[in-house]
Amino acid sequence: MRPILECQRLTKKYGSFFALSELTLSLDRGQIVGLLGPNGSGKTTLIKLANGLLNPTDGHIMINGLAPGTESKKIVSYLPDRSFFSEHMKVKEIISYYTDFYDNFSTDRASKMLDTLEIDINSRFSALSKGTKEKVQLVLVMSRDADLYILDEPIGGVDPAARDYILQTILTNYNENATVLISTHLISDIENVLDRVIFLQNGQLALNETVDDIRLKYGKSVDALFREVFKC
Ligand SMILES: Nc1ncnc2c1ncn2[C@@H]1O[C@H](COP(=O)(O)OP(=O)(O)OP(=O)(O)O)[C@@H](O)[C@H]1O
Repeated sequence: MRPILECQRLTKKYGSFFALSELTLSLDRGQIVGLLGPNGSGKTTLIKLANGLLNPTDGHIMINGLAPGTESKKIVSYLPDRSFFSEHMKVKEIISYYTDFYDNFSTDRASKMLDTLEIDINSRFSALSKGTKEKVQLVLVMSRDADLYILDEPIGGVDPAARDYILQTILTNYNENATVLISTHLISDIENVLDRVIFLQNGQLALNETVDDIRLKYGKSVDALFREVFKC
């Protein structure tokens, strides 16, 4: 089976600055991958390239063998790093919008998760707290039956008690052939659900290993290894 995401010498420049530099990477199906790196290392740039929001300066990025575009958007469910709903909409209106827009959206799954999180679907999005807005967005993104979920900082504003539920939600709501790519700084919260981690540093690949191999090879948690590699 071809990789769900592939980058070949992927380069993105902003002016003369290299945000990504000749990144070569391939993600197989059926795993949860942590995209980790210090501030400014290129994580969001990579995610935006994967979603066709930016174009490469050089090199290639492919989703299921195709350049990001209309076809890839059908199989990629993307949680951006900032809120993307119109603030005046009610949660239930956003759900119907998703139901109409995406063939692979499960209204039932979204409603059940929102119910468990005790989020009132009659609330206006603007009236929700930052953390609750994040929960709503994540629920909607995870309620699509996608091949690739790309989550940019999904739990930053969510309280620690809800994080575990959110992580369980991620784990239990994707099918085993799908891949989840999660960018986060909350490594210790998330590392137990990760199969693999990618470290980016100055727009380049610093590490690409399974979590099991990291623990075996370095005798450390991912969080401890990250702190060692990126010590200021
Ligand atoms: N539109 C832009 N114009 C110029 N430089 C940019 C632009 N967007 C990002 N950059 C720069 O590219 C580099 C990579 O940014 P990016 O947002 O991809 O990093 P990141 O790893 O997601 O960071 P963080 O962890 O802080 O979210 C940074 O140095 C950033 O300042």
